[in-house]
Amino acid sequence: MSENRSAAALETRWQPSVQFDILAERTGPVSAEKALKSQNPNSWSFQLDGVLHHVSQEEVYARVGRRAVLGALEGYNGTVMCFGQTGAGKTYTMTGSTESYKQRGIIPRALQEVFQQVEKRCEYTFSVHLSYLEIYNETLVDLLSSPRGSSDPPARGMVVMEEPGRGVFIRGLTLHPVHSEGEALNLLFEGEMNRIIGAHALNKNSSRSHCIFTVHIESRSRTLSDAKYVTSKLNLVDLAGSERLGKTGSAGQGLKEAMYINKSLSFLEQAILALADRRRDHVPFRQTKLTYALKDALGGNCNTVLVANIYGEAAQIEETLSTLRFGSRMKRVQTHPTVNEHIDPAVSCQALTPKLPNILLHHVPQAVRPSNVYEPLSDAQVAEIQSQVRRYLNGTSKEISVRTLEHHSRHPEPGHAGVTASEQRARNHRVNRALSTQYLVHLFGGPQAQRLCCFPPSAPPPKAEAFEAFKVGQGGELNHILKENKAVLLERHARLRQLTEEVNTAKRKIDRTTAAIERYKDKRARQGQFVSAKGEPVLGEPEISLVPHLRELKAQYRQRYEALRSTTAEVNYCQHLVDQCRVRLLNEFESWYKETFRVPEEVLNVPKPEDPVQPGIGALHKSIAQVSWPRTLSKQSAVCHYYWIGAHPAGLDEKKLPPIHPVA
Ligand SMILES: Nc1ncnc2c1ncn2[C@@H]1O[C@H](COP(=O)(O)OP(=O)(O)OP(=O)(O)O)[C@@H](O)[C@H]1O
Repeated sequence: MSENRSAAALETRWQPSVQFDILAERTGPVSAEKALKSQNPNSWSFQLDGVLHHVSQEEVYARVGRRAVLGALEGYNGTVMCFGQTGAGKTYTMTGSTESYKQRGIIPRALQEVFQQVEKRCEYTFSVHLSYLEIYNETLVDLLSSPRGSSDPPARGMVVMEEPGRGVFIRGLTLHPVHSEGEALNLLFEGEMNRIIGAHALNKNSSRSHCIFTVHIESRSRTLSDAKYVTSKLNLVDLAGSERLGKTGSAGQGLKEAMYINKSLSFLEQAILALADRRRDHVPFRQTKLTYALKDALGGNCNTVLVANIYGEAAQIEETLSTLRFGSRMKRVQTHPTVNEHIDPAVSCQALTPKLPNILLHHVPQAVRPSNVYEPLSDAQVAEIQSQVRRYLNGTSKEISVRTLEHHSRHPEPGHAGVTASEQRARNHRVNRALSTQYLVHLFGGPQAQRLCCFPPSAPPPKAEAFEAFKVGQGGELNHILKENKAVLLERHARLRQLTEEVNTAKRKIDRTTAAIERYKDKRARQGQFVSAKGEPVLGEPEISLVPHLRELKAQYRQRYEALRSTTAEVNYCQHLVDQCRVRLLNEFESWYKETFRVPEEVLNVPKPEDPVQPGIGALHKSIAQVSWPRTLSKQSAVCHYYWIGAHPAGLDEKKLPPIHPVA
């Protein structure tokens, strides 16, 4: 972590506390914050479970995320939640930086761990689904479903619900099946991209919303053919900035956003206060979508970790204290993690069918069945018996009795919500969005390096050419970083090819050596040579040297394969950074273009004949042109470095490029 930001981790259950002291040196006038008027107004103490200061992202994950992830694989619900003022590093902690693979955050690391564990735990079958929910101004947005980049309103009909045995869930939120880390990362990136694009389409600031990325896990034993299976949800939550209204100085849309955020976070705080107070029997979870959606995470059967992101700067002391106060309240809340175990009714009935006659013999009173002769059962009897068997199996009934034969309809034990019928639609959207990104690259990546001075000063230059100028002027640093990072990506690609080659070579050697050993064994067996007392062929001289060689080859293969896997993940991740950068660079350019040339919207939206707009992309061009990049974000982007992988136009002489004269 950087010097001036810390993440104070608070877990509701797991660790003994440590003391976190703040010593603040006031530089300016003392503010009106009442709580600061304690005995020593420059010193405050908070009980926390740990302080993450000057630590790598890897350590943050190890200390904050790993246990929740491993717990989720065992069937415990888990939640890791980042809370704190804007810019304190919540997104950095949760998703990571766009700069490098090393600085990836908790979510990508959690996905990596989940799939590594799934591969290791071969005695279980796992099914993993992902969902990505955004709560913006009390509206639920499915970041993996509704098409972004369009001005369409967000998908409606999603609602937070609760069912006994299933807990809280979002009806209408799409769950996407994933089978590998790569697939999972692609969905994460897609969701992030939608968050950014959606932010512009709705003219909102993407950091002014709450985001809940959820990994839904179901596991069943391969070895035991019983009907039990476990499910869990791992929520990775990036909350909106917690600073107070007065401080943000917001107006208009910003004020509305701030009011919604304030409302949801203050209800979050109220819910936490109520939970921590044993005398309160009502907790106001349903007051806002956020508290309702997080109900299980806050007071239910969940392993919950709160990361309080703070600035270690005196100037931010008020917000820091308020964040830490929230954290210490949260620490008082007790959750009761339990494994979410279910019985699969289909499997239990299937497994029991052959045993049913015996169960009936043992449990059905004679009065009901006077003889041991089995007559065909009526449909009602079959339904009743099945229902009783289920109850017997899941422990809610100790006896199986068929005295009462009323039909009890019973819903199957809830596990994962299945993937909805809109999965295919969502897939199509994904494809469309991927194509849109490609189009954007075409739109601005062509060889249009003409001079801007050939346009009359009163008319804005064509965008394509302005973009080239932007890349060597204001966006020059990004271009430079691009070149460096492109080189990194190319180098990783080359390494990937080399590793693939090595893995394949190792595999071929293993196959050849195994075949040679088999040939020797067969030969000896046919000749009846070297047969042990038990009749098994004994190894001869050539095999004795080949067997350790084979072992060595297998070790080499495993080692190369591991390297291949992690390089593949790295390449995928870098590719994502590139894609994300494409969109951000365009957004920054749009903002710069608007500010530099101050073009009226009507003019801006009229495509110029010179613009290399391709058939079919007019609509996209327009929606991007209307985007206005929020000022707070452009500040952020000054800190971030992004990648741009489009080809630099050949022959562009950067030094000779004329300056751009803003239109008054
Ligand atoms: N520990 C850190 N080390 C290095 N850079 C950091 C760290 N924390 C945050 N940053 C950088 O600071 C900037 C703001 O961080 P980030 O976007 O994560 O804040 P945030 O709390 O999510 O803000 P918001 O509430 O507006 O979403 C980003 O550019 C991020 O990369």
